[in-house]
Amino acid sequence: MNRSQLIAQIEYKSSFLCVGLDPDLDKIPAHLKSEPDPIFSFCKEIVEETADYAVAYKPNIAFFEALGPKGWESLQKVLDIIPKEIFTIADAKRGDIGNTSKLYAKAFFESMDFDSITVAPYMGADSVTPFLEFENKWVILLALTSNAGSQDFQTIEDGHCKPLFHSVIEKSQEWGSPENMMYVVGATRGELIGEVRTLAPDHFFLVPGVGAQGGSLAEVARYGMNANCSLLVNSSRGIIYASNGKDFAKAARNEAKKLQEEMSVLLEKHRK
Ligand SMILES: O=C(O)c1cc(=O)[nH]c(=O)n1[C@@H]1O[C@H](COP(=O)(O)O)[C@@H](O)[C@H]1O
Repeated sequence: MNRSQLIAQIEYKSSFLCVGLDPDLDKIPAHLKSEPDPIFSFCKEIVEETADYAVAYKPNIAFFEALGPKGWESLQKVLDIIPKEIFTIADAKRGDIGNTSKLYAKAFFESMDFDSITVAPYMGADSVTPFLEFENKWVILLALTSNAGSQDFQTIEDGHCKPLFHSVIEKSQEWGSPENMMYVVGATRGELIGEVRTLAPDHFFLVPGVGAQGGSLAEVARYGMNANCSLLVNSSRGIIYASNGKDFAKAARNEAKKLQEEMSVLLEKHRK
């Protein structure tokens, strides 16, 4: 999917919601556990009930690969039932020496047809650029993450006397453009989101951390939204585990709808 198609979806749905698919066998409703493929059955119902409100789905690969070959099969089946106009993110956090990154890219962009993949910047240009060689596919580079450990490296000053995340954002703009690269910016980072927006005025941000991690959607919009919105705000547990009963998919729908309604108001406010 290209950038203008993604922007058009955001406008059409008045939403910048990404639903995170983090299906944990220990957390899914008991009645699904006797199904032949419980993880797929769970995700299928979640996708069917939330697709009206979502512009992106982000399957977190860990939750699938933890189940071995069967988990990879479930992942492919989930990818197949996501409507084509909805952006897909393989949350795999890959990145390695060039020839290895190239094969990671083939795995997620060719063997599986994801629109994008999360990539770690630590190994530098030759670990990231192989992912950028695929038409209409995206790298989502970890810049300023939502977790407490982000302060161990990302916010300390590097050899250029600025926080490391600044250098990641500045340097990586030599590799990709707003047409094929986004940044991960945690919803829990408050006004630092504004610093990232100054450094990358046109790039999309994938913003995880609302819901279970306590980030504020209004704050994300205040600091991160630009004229095209350029935000994909993810919630995983807050949506998919809204209920662990037979009504789980309807409960997920309600949570997605609530977020979309809030997003619609924020988009409208930003237009004025
Ligand atoms: O790359 C990510 O998606 C990611 C980056 C980050 O900084 N923080 C973060 O929580 N994530 C992912 O976003 C999702 C957040 O899940 P919830 O906290 O349940 O909404 C998980 O799949 C995380 O792996």
